[in-house]
Amino acid sequence: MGDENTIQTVTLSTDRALIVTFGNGKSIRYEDCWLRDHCRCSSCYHASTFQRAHHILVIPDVTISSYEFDSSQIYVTWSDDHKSTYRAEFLIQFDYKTWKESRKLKPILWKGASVENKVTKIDVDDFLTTTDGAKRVFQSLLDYGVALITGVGVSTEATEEVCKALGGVQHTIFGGMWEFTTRADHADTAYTNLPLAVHNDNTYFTEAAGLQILHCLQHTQGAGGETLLVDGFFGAEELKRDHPEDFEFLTKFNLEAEYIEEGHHHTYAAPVIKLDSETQEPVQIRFNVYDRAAMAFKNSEECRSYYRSLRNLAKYYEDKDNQWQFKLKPGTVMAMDNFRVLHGRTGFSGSRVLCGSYVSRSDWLDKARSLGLIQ
Ligand SMILES: C[N+](C)(C)CCCC[C@H](N)C(=O)O
Ligand SMILES: O=C(O)CCC(=O)C(=O)O
Ligand SMILES: [Fe+2]
Repeated sequence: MGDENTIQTVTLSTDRALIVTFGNGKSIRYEDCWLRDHCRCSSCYHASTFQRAHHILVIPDVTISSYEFDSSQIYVTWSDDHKSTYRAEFLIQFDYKTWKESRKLKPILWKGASVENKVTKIDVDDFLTTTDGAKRVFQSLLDYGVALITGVGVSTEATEEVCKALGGVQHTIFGGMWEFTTRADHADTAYTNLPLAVHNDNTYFTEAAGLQILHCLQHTQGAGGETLLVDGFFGAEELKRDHPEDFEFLTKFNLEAEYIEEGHHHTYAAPVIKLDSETQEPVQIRFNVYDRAAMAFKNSEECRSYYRSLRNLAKYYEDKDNQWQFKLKPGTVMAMDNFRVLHGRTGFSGSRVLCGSYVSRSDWLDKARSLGLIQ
């Protein structure tokens, strides 16, 4: 195999495209409109801001007058006399299959407590001060949707440092950094000692939180309050295999969720399982049995499908074999992907105080991308 970053041959097709063969034997076609739009000369592209310089209506619909190439670049002269240079390393990235594949996230599905030995568990100093530590945390979030950071100071301030490093504190009606216990600071059962079956948060927001970060600051004079986690994508895959019609329903039906308290009323309707429109892979799970709004249905079939499919999916999520159950201890901060992993807790007695925050998905993926873990 030759070097993919060298150009072997270039031909101009009769229908306005350059066909480029690279050193590795791959032939890729570039339309002239694409080439002109991707001209990286200083008048077409602001290299310092990484932005295009021209409005799409200003980019002329011109043809290639002539071209030359050497092993590393192609030089094009356009019919309006503009000149463009394209580097082999730049062009090769736009082989459609490779490009598409590079944009895909590749979650590693898991089931039950076995994931405990796989998720990153790392000391807070390693996470905050080393690139390798940061990479390990974000890789774990990408792979399994969970990461644990240990040795954190048992305070909201120390937790905030971790939340910032995970992408930044996202403000919602619950606050930025929140602390919660059994005091009813919000009209929500999280603020009680009741058990909470596994769920995703913020099903009622147009943009659900990307990460949820939890730190148990205290649990004294009582029992219970164990954390439950389950891989939402795994459950969706199981449903697809065993009940394809239910899977299909939950990927199409817009389930309405709501959050109501004095001065607030959020609702949002969307599928429980959101699929990537091209790959048909799950990209977001929106499962919360408690925050479902009362709804009207088109007909009896839709109504019955709703109950049947939600119950079938819930069976996977409630199956103890699929859940990872553990006790969060003061000093350990848990971060989880709220688009994927469902969380819950067992009921408890005693005095239990947690703090944490949300982080928007855009912000944590930004960190992961800046570390070179995703494209
Ligand atoms: C996390 N924090 C304690 C702030 C609030 C929890 C909100 C819980 C809500 N039922 C939901 O599932 O979205
Ligand atoms: O109390 C817990 O461990 C989690 C509660 C919960 O679901 C939440 O805060 O979103
Ligand atoms: Fe929650």
